Amino acid sequence: MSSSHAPTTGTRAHTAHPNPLRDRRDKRLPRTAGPSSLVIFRVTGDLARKKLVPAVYDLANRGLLPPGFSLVGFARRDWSDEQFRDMMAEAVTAHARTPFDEAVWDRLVGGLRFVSGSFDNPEAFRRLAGTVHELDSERGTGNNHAFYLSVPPSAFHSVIHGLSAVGLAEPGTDSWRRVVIEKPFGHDLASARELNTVVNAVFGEESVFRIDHYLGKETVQNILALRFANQMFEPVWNANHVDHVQITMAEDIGLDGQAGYYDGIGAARDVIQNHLLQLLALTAMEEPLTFAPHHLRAEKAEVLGATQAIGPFDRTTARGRYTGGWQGGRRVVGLLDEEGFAPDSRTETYAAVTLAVRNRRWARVPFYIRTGKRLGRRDSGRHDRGGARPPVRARRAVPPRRPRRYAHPTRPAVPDDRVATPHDGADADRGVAAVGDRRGLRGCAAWHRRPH
Ligand SMILES: NC(=O)C1=CN([C@@H]2O[C@H](COP(=O)(O)OP(=O)(O)OC[C@H]3O[C@@H](n4cnc5c(N)ncnc54)[C@H](OP(=O)(O)O)[C@@H]3O)[C@@H](O)[C@H]2O)C=CC1
Ligand SMILES: O=C1O[C@H](COP(=O)(O)O)[C@@H](O)[C@H](O)[C@H]1O
Repeated sequence: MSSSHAPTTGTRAHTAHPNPLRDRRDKRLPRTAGPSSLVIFRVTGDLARKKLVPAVYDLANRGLLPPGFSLVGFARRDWSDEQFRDMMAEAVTAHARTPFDEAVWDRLVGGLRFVSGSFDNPEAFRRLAGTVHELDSERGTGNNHAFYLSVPPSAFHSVIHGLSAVGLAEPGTDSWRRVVIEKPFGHDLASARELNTVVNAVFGEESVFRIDHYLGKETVQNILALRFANQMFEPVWNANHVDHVQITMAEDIGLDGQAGYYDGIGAARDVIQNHLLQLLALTAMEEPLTFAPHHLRAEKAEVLGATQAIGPFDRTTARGRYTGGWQGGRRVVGLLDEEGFAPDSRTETYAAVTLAVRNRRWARVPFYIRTGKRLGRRDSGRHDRGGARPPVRARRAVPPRRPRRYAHPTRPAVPDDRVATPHDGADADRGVAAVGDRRGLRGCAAWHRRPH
């Protein structure tokens, strides 16, 4: 073959004929993560057991993790790797979304490690560093490690400091270190800024992932599609046609072992200031220039900047907590009797606020935001109610006789779980829209998305 017919290689070929399969923006093909490990702090907690560990298994089951992937659990109890494996097995059996596969499980088990210690113990972090380096040589994790801080904000500082002190925050030249931080990110603006300073002193901003798992839910992502890829709603998505908006996150579960984190935090800080305000932002914001993160963020910041709490607060807000009783044929205890809860705790498990978005689109439209645990049923949704001004209901924007409308998840995390979520007029009249966690959408949160 003469040189003029030789296949083009290297940079020139790359720029002249870019390979579409290598385009990071193309989400159609599953992309397996590169060699890496994940370290979960407070791995014995509610979040890790119910969501993180099962999500790791689901990713492995879908072939999205590299062969040598390793998972390190860090917590105070004095467990062996085997005890950690048993806890993993229990969590996976109870909460994974994909069927159990012996071969996948065996592969995963080979990379499970447990490190025991408290967050303020330098020796525990030295052992963690030792374990992580061993994984690099035994499992080929390539010096790429992600640290998941499934811990309350009061513990961020100790964990970040512990990682930095043993050199775990420093990547090599061709490797990375990442940190995933759970909410609530502080308890007010000043403490959030302080946390940012603490985190960014150790990890560069591009290595920090502040997670809000509601944003990963298909139904939440579909709000964008519903609003901006759809000519049907835009003309009526404003104060002329919408009387009020209700955003409700109702849970039927109680604290369920979450007391250690929840006491002193409460419903408003647990979910209103993050999940539900994100839903408000997606519902009320203007169309972003593109769906690039910085454009989305700019529009969200704009609308949240125009959002204010409406008083008088004794009439527009509510707080409460559940007491003992019966639920679904089962006797359940009240909050103050939950294990680990201080008997004189003033923490709320129900919170409701009324907000206003001070711009022309939403002038005089109240946004009612509420959440609670141990409520009658589990439901999450947004209900935009058309009404008085002028007397045309938003739902009349579609043909009369209340046809059923369906929002199809754009790309369910698990294809078999493709379901339609009916936006049923009857449901809406009861004040809770059916856009929430129907079977198959539950748990399709950020944790189940493929790693990059
Ligand atoms: N639970 C959920 O559904 C969700 C939780 N989150 C976030 O995840 C984070 C963790 O929440 P969650 O898992 O619910 O918390 P939990 O209250 O369930 O954590 C309990 C675990 O923390 C450890 N622990 C308890 N007290 C202390 C202490 N003083 N110091 C160190 N460790 C302690 C114990 O483990 P051991 O004794 O073994 O060390 C225990 O198993 C929070 O930031 C929360 O906002 C986010 C989304 C959903
Ligand atoms: O962030 C949180 O969310 C869970 C509910 O999440 P979901 O995906 O199951 O709807 C809530 O129970 C927990 O208190 C809170 O921290």
